[in-house]
Amino acid sequence: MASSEKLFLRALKGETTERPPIWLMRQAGRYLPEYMETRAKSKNFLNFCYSPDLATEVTLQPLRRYGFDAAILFADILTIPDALGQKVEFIKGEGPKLEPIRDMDGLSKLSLEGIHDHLAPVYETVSRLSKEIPETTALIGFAGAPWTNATYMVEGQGSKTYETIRSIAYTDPDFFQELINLLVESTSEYLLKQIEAGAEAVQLFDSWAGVLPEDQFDRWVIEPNKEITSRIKDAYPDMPVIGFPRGAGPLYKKFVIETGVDAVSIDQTVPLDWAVEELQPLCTVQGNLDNLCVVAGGEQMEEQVQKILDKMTNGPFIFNLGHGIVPQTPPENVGRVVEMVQNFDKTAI
Ligand SMILES: Cc1c2[nH]c(c1CCC(=O)O)Cc1[nH]c(c(CCC(=O)O)c1C)Cc1[nH]c(c(CCC(=O)O)c1C)Cc1[nH]c(c(C)c1CCC(=O)O)C2
Repeated sequence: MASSEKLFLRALKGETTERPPIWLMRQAGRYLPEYMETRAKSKNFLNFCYSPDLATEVTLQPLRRYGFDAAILFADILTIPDALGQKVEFIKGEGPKLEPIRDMDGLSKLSLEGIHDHLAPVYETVSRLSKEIPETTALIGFAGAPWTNATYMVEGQGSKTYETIRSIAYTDPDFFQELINLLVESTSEYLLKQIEAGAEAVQLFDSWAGVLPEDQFDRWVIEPNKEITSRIKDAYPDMPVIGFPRGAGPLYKKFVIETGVDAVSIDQTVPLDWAVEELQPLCTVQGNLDNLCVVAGGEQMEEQVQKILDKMTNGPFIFNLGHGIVPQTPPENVGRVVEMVQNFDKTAI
């Protein structure tokens, strides 16, 4: 079957499909016992990401269990700071810890040289997956968008308020622009290599886009996403790019218009009627079931899934969550969501 016939890719190209394709952010992960078993084989999370055998296996696990319409490469957004030479660690129960970079001196220690040697195991995983996934399943490559990666690089860890990075973006914009430029360069190259290895679409995760006022959003979210999208399109004009400026609110629309992405992933706070009117005429929409509703399950969850299906399927749409699956999610609830979406018949409404 030609890859252009895969349901997920048809939806990304702007087709209103007979039912929406479905995949879920963080579909591989700690809510699955088989993931925990494979994960136990490597102490260090980044080494786990750099082991093509293990990364391929955990990418395939949710496909075997649920038959998702797309697979997402198993890796992490922080492979980029790691490849650039920043010290990155994942501490159990605490999340990522990095040696913060807050000035030109810190930035001078990072380098693009050798990033592809460092990231070669990720490209190897993509290449194996492109041979191993089912014929009807599409393969998604991904990277963190520059602003979101910069939040970890500057703060040194996850944050609730992002006060350090937001201050530095005002007090030392020259340094901050240099850091973003380095991330635009490395992220574009990283995604181009994933595409060369067999990725059929790419998603840029800008998980912390929602903390910025409009002018800063333009400069640190829209501009970098736009530049990366255009570099991908220069090399591969038909390659679909999915943007995810999580929490962008009304700025989602400007993001879509200015970056030129083919699809936008919306978080759970975006009203469906607004997405239908303002976003779907511009591009494919992906989202936006509340991840915590899948933890709860039952009737409430089914009502939400049905509502999304009823409202969003008159235009190009990909079913997903508003943010990644959390570890406490019962796997059977995910199964129910997939079943409802895959059995949905638009003509039966
Ligand atoms: C911000 C961000 C990160 N990583 C990612 C983002 C953007 C999306 C989002 O906002 O959730 C993206 C990501 N991380 C992971 C994937 C793999 C593919 C998939 O979605 O299945 C993807 C696409 C695996 C992972 N990345 C991580 C895990 C858990 C690590 C483990 O197994 O111990 C997985 C499966 C670790 C990680 N990685 C990151 C954090 C903050 C953490 C710790 C918190 C946590 O543990 O959930 C950074």
